[in-house]
Parts: sequence; C-alpha cells; structure tokens
Amino acid sequence: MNNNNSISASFKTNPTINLDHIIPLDFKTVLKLPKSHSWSTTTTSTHVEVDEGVPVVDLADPEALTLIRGACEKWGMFQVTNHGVPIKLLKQIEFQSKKLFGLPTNQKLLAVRSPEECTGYGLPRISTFFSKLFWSEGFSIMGSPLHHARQLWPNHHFDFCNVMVEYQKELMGLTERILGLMFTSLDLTQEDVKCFSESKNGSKHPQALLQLNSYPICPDPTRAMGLAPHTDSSLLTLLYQTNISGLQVFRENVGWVLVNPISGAFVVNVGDLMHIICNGRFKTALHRALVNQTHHRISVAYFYGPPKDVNISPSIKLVDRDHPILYRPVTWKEFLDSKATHFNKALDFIRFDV
Ligand SMILES: O=C(O)CCC(=O)C(=O)O
Ligand SMILES: [Fe+2]
Repeated sequence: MNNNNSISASFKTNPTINLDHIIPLDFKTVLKLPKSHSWSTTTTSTHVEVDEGVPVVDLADPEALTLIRGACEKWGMFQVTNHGVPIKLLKQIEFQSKKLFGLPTNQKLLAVRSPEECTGYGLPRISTFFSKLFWSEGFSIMGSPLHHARQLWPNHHFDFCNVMVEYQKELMGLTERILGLMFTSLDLTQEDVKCFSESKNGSKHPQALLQLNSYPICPDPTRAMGLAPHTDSSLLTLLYQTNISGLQVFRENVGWVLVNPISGAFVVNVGDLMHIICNGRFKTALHRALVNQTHHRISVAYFYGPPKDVNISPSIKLVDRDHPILYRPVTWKEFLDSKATHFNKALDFIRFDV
C-alpha cells in the first residue's frame, strides 16, 4: 500500500501538528510524572463496577448473530472468542511489539513518524487535540513496515516485518467476517452493502491501519492518561489488548466500564463509519486507555475501513418513519479530514437536523 492515500493525506493537511505531539517522552528516565503529563484526577477518574460487562461472543455460538446485534446496539463493543486467528500469531505480535518499544529512545526515534505521514513511531495522533500529553507511545503500519523497520534494525527486521504482514492478512479476513455478521444481524444482504465496499470502477481495496500501542509503567497512574476518550474513525476496529487491563468504554448513564482482558480474545469496536451505515442503530464506542504502576501494557489495534472514494451513508433499508435518516454521505477521506479538525465532534458536522 503506498502512503499517498486517504489516511495519510488527512493528517498531512492538519496544521496543528507540532513535534511535541509526535515525540514521546523517554519514559524510562522519568521518576516523577512531569507537569506536561499530569491530567486532572477528574479526567482520569476510575471506572465503575457493573454486574454485566462488555458482552463476549463465541463465534461458534448459534446465538452469535443475536448477541452481536445486542452488543452493538447497547455498547458499540464486544469481545470475540473462537475467531480462528492462531494464538501463536498473537504471541508473536506481542513479542515483536515489546521488542520494538523496549529499544532505547534514541533508536526508536530513527523511525519517528514525520508530520506529513501517518506511519512510524510517535505519540498517538489524537494527542494534538489535548494540551496535556499521553503516557504512551505508538508505532503505525500500513501494509509492509519495511521502510521504518529497516531504520530500527538494519539487518534484523525480517521477523518483525513478516509478523506484521501476516497479522494484517489474518485480521483483514476476520474483520470482513465479523462485518458480514453485523450486517446479517440487521437483515442487510450482501447486495444491500456492496456499495460500501466497492469503488465506482469496481475495485475493492479496503484501507487498513495497524497501530501498536505501548503504555509504559507510570509513577502516578491516577494523574496520567494513556489514550484520551475517542471513537475510532473506522468501520470496525479489532483490538488485541494482551493480558493487562487498561481499556475502558463509556456507557451513557453508567460511566467508564473496564473491558476485562480475556486471553486470546479480540475487542471489536464499532467505528464511526459503521454507526453511519447503520443509521445510528449501532453505537460508536467511546473508549480510552488508562495506565498502571506495575505493568508495561501493550495493545494492537487494527483499523479497517472502505476504499477511499466510496460514499458511506445510512443504508436505506434502515431508514423509515421511525428512523429518519441521520447522516449525509461522506467518504472515509472526507470524514478523516473532518475528524482531523473537529475530532470527537466530526459526526455532528455530517448529521442532518432532525
Ligand atoms: O490500548 C487500548 O486498549 C486502546 C487503543 C485504542 O483505542 C486505539 O488505538 O485506538
Ligand atoms: Fe481506539
């Protein structure tokens, strides 16, 4: 995949990016949380205990469709097991991510993301919307990570690259399978949703981004933010959160709920584009990541979206008198541009007044 595509172009045109919001701290050398990273404790306040957490769906369960629909309507999120991605590959991606983030900072900076691009090492991109900095670092990949991996390990990048490419291949298959189940759960046929996966010229090139996240051990987790609240701009995101907790999802009238790590499971997030296609039936999951004082946490997010020039709009089958059309058509490129300016308010800018 080349880099002159919709995702990178949207970040290229964002004038607010400066280097403070790209280059992470040298976390290992810091013994006290610096002011630059100290958030008010109300923003980082911890989660509430709930009886019934984020639903877990076993893909082999005959009730899977009903469970998926219920979870997406209520939470915009579920965890999936029995998904067929080899556990060995999950262990490999965790190992390779730890290897990368364990490098000395000056070495990691050899692969720093430039302000014009969206791949490479650096702070999460949404950092630009906040005055305080995140207690995290990331590495973004689209397709082959060869260019940046060669800067990190001139002679030893093959294993890293192979694992990243293999993981993206597996996750694309699984994401498309889950998307299919979600559409079926809403009685949408392949014919109904074909227009969202095929360009006008008939080509089918979904766009995807792989994001490795690292949340180092933190001297004061009560005041630190790993990743601030956001919704994903994708159709769907599959997150492998390893076995250390930190991910939380927001539920209206409840508060922040911890998403308990389940060994070998993926967290599935409904992204903004899926929320648009479903005419609001499925929630887009507002989520964040907090950090801790004892464990270095790794997570791997796979963001999946449509080909760049496809118009995304509510499916007409989901529009009727009781469900007026909520959004106007938008391409992923246009939506990302809007997100790069308006961040969590981007959906409001394409919403019809009802
Ligand atoms: O690390 C996590 O649990 C969340 C990561 C995430 O939300 C993202 O990368 O968009
Ligand atoms: Fe996210």
